[in-house]
Amino acid sequence: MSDTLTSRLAGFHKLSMVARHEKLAEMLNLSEEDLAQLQGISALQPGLANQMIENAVGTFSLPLGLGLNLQVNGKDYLVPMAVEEPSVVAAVSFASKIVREAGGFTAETDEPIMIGQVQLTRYGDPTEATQKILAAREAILALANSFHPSMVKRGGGCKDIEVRVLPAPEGPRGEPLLVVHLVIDTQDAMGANLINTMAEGVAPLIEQLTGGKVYLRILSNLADRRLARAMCRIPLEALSDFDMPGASIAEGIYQASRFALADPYRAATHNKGIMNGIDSVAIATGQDWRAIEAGAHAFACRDGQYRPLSTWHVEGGHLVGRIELPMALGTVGGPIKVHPGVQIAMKLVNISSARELSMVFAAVGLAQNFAAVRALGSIGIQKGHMALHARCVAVTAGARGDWVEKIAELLVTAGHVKVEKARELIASLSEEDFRAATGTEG
Ligand SMILES: CC(C)(COP(=O)([O-])OP(=O)([O-])OC[C@H]1O[C@@H](n2cnc3c(N)ncnc32)[C@H](O)[C@@H]1OP(=O)([O-])[O-])[C@@H](O)C(=O)NCCC(=O)NCCSC(=O)C[C@@](C)(O)CC(=O)[O-]
Ligand SMILES: NC(=O)C1=CN([C@@H]2O[C@H](COP(=O)(O)OP(=O)(O)OC[C@H]3O[C@@H](n4cnc5c(N)ncnc54)[C@H](O)[C@@H]3O)[C@@H](O)[C@H]2O)C=CC1
Repeated sequence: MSDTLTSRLAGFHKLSMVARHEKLAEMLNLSEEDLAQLQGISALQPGLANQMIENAVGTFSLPLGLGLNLQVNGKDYLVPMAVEEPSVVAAVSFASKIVREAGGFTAETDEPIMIGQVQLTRYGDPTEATQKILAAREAILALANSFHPSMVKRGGGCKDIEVRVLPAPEGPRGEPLLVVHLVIDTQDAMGANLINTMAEGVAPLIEQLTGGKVYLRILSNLADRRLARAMCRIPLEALSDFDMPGASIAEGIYQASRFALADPYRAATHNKGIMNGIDSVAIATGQDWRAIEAGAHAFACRDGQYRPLSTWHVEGGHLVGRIELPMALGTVGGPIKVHPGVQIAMKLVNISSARELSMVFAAVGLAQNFAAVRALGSIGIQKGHMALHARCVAVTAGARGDWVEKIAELLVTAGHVKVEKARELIASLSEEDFRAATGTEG
């Protein structure tokens, strides 16, 4: 996708999947192979799966949807989202449509700095041990970087060391914890493997310098030097809906923000909504979403209470939303150049660096959150969500083909999106209709 193409594809969701493919092929100049990948024809093959993980017995698919309308720092993005939950893709597209009309998201991100931890024990006096380690800073940096010379050539690598002395936790042994942090620039890689190699590589030198014993040598998933931030400002009048003025909708969103700030029970759900969007694009683009989740939730607790990752308030006639969270992403490494589905997802999102991808992720998280709190603070989540969930309910009840949409519509009209109701509707069809609905021979 060229940088000037639009992600504003009005009515895309009303097209058939074939028509969506045609639209994408035309817009993005997709090859036959790309289209085959989207259609699942050349999806991850068992042979490759067997090379990716252990004890492979097959592959597992998820729907891939496209989040639309997203504009970040003036550039449009199509957002590939692998997710099983209805309404997530619609919600991101919906929110992004409102935000783009208000000028789009602005976003920024830190340098790709990660931390490798080396745990030192039996070091004697903590101050003396700290001094010995810091005095050997250059030797430790040189040793760490010797394990990844290509990272140094790219401008990355181990940049600094820090020593932390932490109070001993409860227990029989009283020694304070001494942890050496390697501060590593991982460039376009998420970085776990290269950080772990460096951490393991410098451990013998740290033992030699201090006479101590090293135990753990591993990256930290609390990637708080690698934060991504996104922001949006929406004029209040652009929010009016459900026969409510924009100021009332904004008030509901502000109340949602206050609730999440004050109460961890609410903050957990607020952040789950944010991760609906972020995890979906993380899975599609081959990221380690467990690492992203771990980092996000640890960051949410940074002042000792679990807090929301985004906040909303009204300022000068606008609703202002902000999100900030750790974003350890890669455009190389892990499964990124291996999984064929990731290749097509990367083509769709069209970013040129891990940092650019981080800003898209942050904006997707904020968009997802906006759609949820807008509904929650006004008419409630069920109307929009259950209308889209109705198709799953219809399938669960046995409907197939064209009848899925028809049964779903009847469920929404009845205001009763339940499997029993769907079964009742199917049972009320004629036998011929039922065979058509279920694809059975009768
Ligand atoms: C569902 C909507 C978007 C409908 O909202 P609507 O008012 O029917 O949407 P619209 O008809 O005004 O359409 C506006 C745009 O939204 C998109 N859109 C609209 N409909 C579709 C669709 N069917 N498929 C794909 N895209 C759709 C599409 O881009 C469309 O533009 P257009 O193409 O028409 O120019 C709205 O009700 C909504 O955002 N609801 C919130 C849904 C939500 O947040 N779901 C997340 C799952 S719930 C959860 O797990 C998290 C939670 C809630 O617990 C988090 C928390 O508590 O904070
Ligand atoms: N706690 C955690 O989060 C852990 C995660 N992992 C896994 O580690 C994997 C990620 O490790 P990585 O080190 O990122 O992958 P990786 O081991 O594939 O290394 C990335 C490689 O890409 C090369 N490279 C090429 N171009 C680059 C560029 N522009 N910028 C940076 N590197 C470039 C680097 O030299 C490096 O060899 C993920 O699969 C993750 O699941 C592994 C252990 C623990």
